[in-house]
Amino acid sequence: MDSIIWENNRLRLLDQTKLPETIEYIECDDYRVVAEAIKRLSVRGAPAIGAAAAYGLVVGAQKIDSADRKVFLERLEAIAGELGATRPTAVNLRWALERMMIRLNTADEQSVEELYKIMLEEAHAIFNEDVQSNRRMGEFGQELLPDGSRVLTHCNAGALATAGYGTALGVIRAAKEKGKEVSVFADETRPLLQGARLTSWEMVQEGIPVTLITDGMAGYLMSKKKIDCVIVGADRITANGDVANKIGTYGVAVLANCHDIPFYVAAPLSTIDMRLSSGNDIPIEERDPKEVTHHGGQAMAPEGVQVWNPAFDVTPNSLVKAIITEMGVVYPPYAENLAKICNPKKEA
Ligand SMILES: CSC[C@H]1O[C@H](OP(=O)(O)O)[C@H](O)[C@@H]1O
Repeated sequence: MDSIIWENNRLRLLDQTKLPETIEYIECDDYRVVAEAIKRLSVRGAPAIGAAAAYGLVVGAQKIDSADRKVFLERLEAIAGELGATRPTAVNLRWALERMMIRLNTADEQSVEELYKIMLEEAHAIFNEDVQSNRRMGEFGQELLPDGSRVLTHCNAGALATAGYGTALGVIRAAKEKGKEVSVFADETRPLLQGARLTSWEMVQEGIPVTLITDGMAGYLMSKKKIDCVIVGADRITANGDVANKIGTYGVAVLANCHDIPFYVAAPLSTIDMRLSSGNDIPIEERDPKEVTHHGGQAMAPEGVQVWNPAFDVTPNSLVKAIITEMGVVYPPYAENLAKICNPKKEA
């Protein structure tokens, strides 16, 4: 099931808020529809929102009524700003939009028609490179999974969170493709239940054994020696290897380390932010309190209760055994080893 479809010069986004019950695509005939889809998590997952925003910029370009290069680029900068402001934590959003605008601003082509073609090519490249990265990441990551591995995941870092194949779930898929028996334990992941609704759905669709647990069960499961490793995705990894990911990830990392269970992070280079030296600097999105107090429109807490609803938390690098990327598995010291893969020329 594709989260993002570009066909007939139009963008369609799978509305993930309706999964698993309903498969419905949003027709994005305006970049504002894309912005709203990112905000409301109709499209979600760091790489997926980056790719969606890149195509959203192309959709925005379709409605710019000017043949003047300068005006065209100025309007696109404004649209990129609106798309980039939709969610603050996943660095892929900034990365994708910056890549699109740099490609345009450095293009020799002058006509708006030629610039539009370049934009679409770049958006396709971002999309296709993400799928290829996830497959390479899967190849490297599956080497960490012996046959019979029982893997705990948190949130959804699958095909739905990317342009395809997935990051953490891509490692699971790659292990299965190698003929390994791998089973998944999926944290439901309150409050929006990406694990229950999306990870479980992806695994059931592909016949990969998956057991759904509530977030509070992870520690007990580990104490029963039912988990061999944890693999999660990421929304932003800083230069020192600190990891921002869905709220609850930090707790899982602490529990894994307490039980001497390897805690792995799978993420493409587009999720690594070398501009930030540590996780303390990562902007953490806070979302609508109703996501915590209500479910399916039904109140689960009294009117007037105080709510804190950060969408992400930060796992310190000391709890991360390795970071699985499309360039290989990266081990500590992360500051040194992430720099080697992110700035290879500088390191040479
Ligand atoms: C492969 S990135 C997936 C990453 O994004 C999710 O956040 P959200 O559902 O709010 O977009 C979560 O942190 C996943 O690990």
